Amino acid sequence: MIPFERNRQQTIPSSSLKVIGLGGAGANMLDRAALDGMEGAELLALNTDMRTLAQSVAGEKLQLGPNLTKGLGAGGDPELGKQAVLEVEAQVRDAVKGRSIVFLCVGLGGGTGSGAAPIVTRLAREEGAFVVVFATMPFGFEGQRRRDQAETALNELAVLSNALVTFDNGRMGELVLAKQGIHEAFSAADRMISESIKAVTRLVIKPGLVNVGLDDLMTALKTNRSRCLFGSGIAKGKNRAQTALKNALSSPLLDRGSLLHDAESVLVHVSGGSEMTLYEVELLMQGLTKHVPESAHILFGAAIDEAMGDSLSVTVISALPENKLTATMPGKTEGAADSIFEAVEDDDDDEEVDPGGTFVPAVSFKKSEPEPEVEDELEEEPEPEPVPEKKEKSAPKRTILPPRREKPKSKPEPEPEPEPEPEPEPVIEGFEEDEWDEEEDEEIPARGKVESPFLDDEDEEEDLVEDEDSAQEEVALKEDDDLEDEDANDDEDSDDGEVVRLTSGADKSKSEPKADELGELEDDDWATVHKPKSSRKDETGEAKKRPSAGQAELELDGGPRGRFEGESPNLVDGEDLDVPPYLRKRAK
Ligand SMILES: Nc1nc2c(ncn2[C@@H]2O[C@H](COP(=O)(O)OP(=O)(O)OP(=O)(O)O)[C@@H](O)[C@H]2O)c(=O)[nH]1
Repeated sequence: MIPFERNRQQTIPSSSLKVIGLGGAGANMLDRAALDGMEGAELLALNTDMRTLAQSVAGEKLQLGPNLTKGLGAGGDPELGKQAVLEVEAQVRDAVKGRSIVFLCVGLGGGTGSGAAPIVTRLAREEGAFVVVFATMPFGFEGQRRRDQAETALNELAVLSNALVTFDNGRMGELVLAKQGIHEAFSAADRMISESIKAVTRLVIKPGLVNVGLDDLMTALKTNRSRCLFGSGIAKGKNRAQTALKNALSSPLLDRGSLLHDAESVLVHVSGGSEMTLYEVELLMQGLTKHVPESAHILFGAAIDEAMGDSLSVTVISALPENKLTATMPGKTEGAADSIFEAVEDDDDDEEVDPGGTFVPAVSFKKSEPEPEVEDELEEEPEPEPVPEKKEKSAPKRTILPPRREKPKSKPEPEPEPEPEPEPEPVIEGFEEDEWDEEEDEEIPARGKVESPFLDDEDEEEDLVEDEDSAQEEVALKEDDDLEDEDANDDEDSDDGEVVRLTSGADKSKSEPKADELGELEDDDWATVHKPKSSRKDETGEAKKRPSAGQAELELDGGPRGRFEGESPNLVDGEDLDVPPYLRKRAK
């Protein structure tokens, strides 16, 4: 049995906790914590940038440097950030007055956060609060200037704060979201920070069987210029205690437990429903002690939380001086998290609820050293990532298919054309026959070039053009049919079956009569034939006789207007078009 110190300290009422988001990054972290259900704590956003401030979900907002920056940010200048907070020093003091604990979330490297964080920390401390700072360090690509500004602020915070929890954005992006964008990296960082804030809040606020006090927290986190080691895991099932610890140690911030080998003090908090047993806690602690030196000071807390149901969570917090972080021995890490369960048979009933605490330490691993197995652990996480596959799968749905070439059944075929070669249906990989109908609903350009992956060769494209032409021809035929219907009533000659179809114009090679077929028809004759339907009627509304193939044998005997003699003249620009052109020309 491992002897644990029983700490009789009272926990802090939630009303005395204030979480502050400072600057742009701080506001995002705060929003994340609020959206994740940060219970019981007051949320305060501090920023020079009014636009960002207005968007924050925090219940309380305070503009820094209203006269100095006039609602704009500090432009990356920490001195401006510092002066901006001093301008509203009294309000900041008021906001933190009477709070036992203040969590300050800030992204270091910019102007507002780097300049104002040390001042806010000092003011909160002077007002009697215990201040835990959650700070991010900038990405490498943000440049040396930002890195230097962040380092300067970090050094000040290490002295001024009660506890400092540092996250390295660069490391986080590298390990967690190497393939994703900066926004995703930031939001992942915010999620992690939000998780750690919640875990620490759980530690110090929830009343427990064995309480953890602020001084425990400070002991666990405070060393001169140190980085936080943090891991949190939750599990359900038969071996939930071991699984929860395994999840917590899988946190990159703990480097699979290896970073605990040099820890001087470690804070462990276990939380579960009323079913949590002492045996489970003991097993868990036995596992943990394999990773900490015998001389380490273990601070233990446990709480029954009915809201946990049948889940059990464990939070491990420690701190390591920076000089020890770089000297980490990866050899020690291999299988470290797994080894603690050697004696415990894994059970399929175990359900990993939420690995939690996937925090990335500000640890500079030596390049020559193999990466610790953090990535393996991450691979085990049930993050469904194969997004591209999904896209590929759905791609055929977006394919525009050529329209079906069905001719309207009700329309008679205009002219018997030679039977076209039966065209094979396009074969589409991964596309079922019955999907055609669905696809037909998609918008398909009726005219113009059809960009279809299935029209690779010229023949097929020609086919399509032909289809278009035949569609146009059909329209023309319909017009002619209509005209014929009209003509049928008042023109006995209309059924002579010799009407030359000239209105299509779409496929002249097929439907235009050749010159020798038309005999002496000249331009003006074409004009007559092409006249719109409406103009084919004279003023009395009588339909004009339509030219027929017989025009090639037009009888001119009996008068200058031939067979049109005695009919109403068909006048265009003063010329009677029913008079043969050569006669009209002669008359001129
Ligand atoms: N985790 C996290 N880090 C961020 C985010 N946005 C920015 N950062 C980091 O935080 C640093 C400071 O950025 P901001 O907080 O926007 O800057 P600021 O403190 O408001 O300062 P000014 O913009 O100069 O007024 C950046 O250099 C980034 O490394 C974010 O949304 N999440």
